[in-house]
Amino acid sequence: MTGPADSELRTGRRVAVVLTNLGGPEGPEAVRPFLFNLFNDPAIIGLPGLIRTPLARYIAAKREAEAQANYNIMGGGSPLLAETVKQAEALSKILADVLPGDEVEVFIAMRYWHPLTEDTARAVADFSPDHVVLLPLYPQYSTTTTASSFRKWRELYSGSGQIHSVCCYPEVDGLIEAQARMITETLAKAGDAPVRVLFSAHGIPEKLVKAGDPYQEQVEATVAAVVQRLGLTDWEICYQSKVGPLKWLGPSTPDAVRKAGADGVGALVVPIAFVSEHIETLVELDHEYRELADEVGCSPYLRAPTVSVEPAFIQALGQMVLQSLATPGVAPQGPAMARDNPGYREGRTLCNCEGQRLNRRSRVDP
Ligand SMILES: C=CC1=C(C)c2cc3[nH]c(cc4nc(cc5[nH]c(cc1n2)c(C)c5CCC(=O)O)C(CCC(=O)O)=C4C)c(C)c3C=C
Ligand SMILES: [Fe+2]
Ligand SMILES: [Fe+2]
Repeated sequence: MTGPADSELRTGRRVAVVLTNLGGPEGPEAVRPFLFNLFNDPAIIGLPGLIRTPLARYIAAKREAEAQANYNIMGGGSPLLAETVKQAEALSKILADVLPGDEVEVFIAMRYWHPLTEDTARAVADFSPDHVVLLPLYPQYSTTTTASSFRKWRELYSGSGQIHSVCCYPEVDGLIEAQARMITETLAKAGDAPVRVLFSAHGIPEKLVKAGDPYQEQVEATVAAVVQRLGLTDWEICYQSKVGPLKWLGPSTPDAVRKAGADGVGALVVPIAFVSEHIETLVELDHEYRELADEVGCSPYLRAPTVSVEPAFIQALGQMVLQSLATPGVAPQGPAMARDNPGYREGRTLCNCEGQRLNRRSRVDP
């Protein structure tokens, strides 16, 4: 990766890089409180707290047994933290090389389970940083993920340092290269059989997109870049993991698998909005949809691994940290930091990158 320009090589800075992610329960007893935290987030259920909190308690209790059964397939808990730690370690190594004069530490802040944002905010404050870089492990920006994590950080962090944030990176080269590699390696297993590439993203309710959430547009941008790089001809975007009664983005991944079966082709499912393995890949894609594929005669059924610690992807993360540090940050709890995404509030398809249109190549927030 490209190192910093001489002018950027300021030494002696204390830099905290905060990887934000969703979090997952480490064991069966953590499933219900994890689900409660998730459904009690106003970014997930947009109702006033007086209604949302009891509703979240009810939904968490109702989903508990089914969710525990799914987590049991992975040994009882989520591998998401362990996966994120691996990514943090890989990023640390790269940053030590490219910022040799600075003291850089990579932290993890999970939105719904440990290490929770409040604990990480304290640990980062104890580190007394000059700069904090918020780096979501979500390539595509959504009000339900990145905006929610940023908002929580803003509420809870009261330590030192300028705050920089990377809002999204749907088309960043290292991500596309890593995704393309995962697909190529998996496609090789299909031999001569015709296979449709199904780009499967976690869904969100359609009404959020109508209100300006740029997630769908950014998922499409990632897919377009991968399709172009590989010259794919038979492919489709679909959305998985629907929860609740609202209409979500479609087509659903199960419907796309059924269609592939009906069309007499196999499927290579690519988790396009996840960068590490967890319940939605290891259970939903590898178990539930594989069974469905067997039932509907969609064969072969293959799944590309997530980009995880692929060097191209981790280098892209490192590059975005550098770019982010090279632009002025804002004071903690300053008004400019992802303040509820102005484009979203106004119902326009903008992210909060200085109010610019979304079709820029890489989007790194100041
Ligand atoms: C791109 C990433 C994600 C988006 C967008 C997202 C939106 C979203 N999620 C739910 C509800 C659930 N998500 C659950 C697990 C889960 N979700 C993501 C990522 C995104 N979610 C990840 C990485 C995980 C896995 C965590 C793990 O433990 O490994 C769950 C829990 C599992 C289950 O019970 O099915 C729920 C519930 C909503 C409602 C939503 C948008 C409105
Ligand atoms: Fe989710
Ligand atoms: Fe942005």
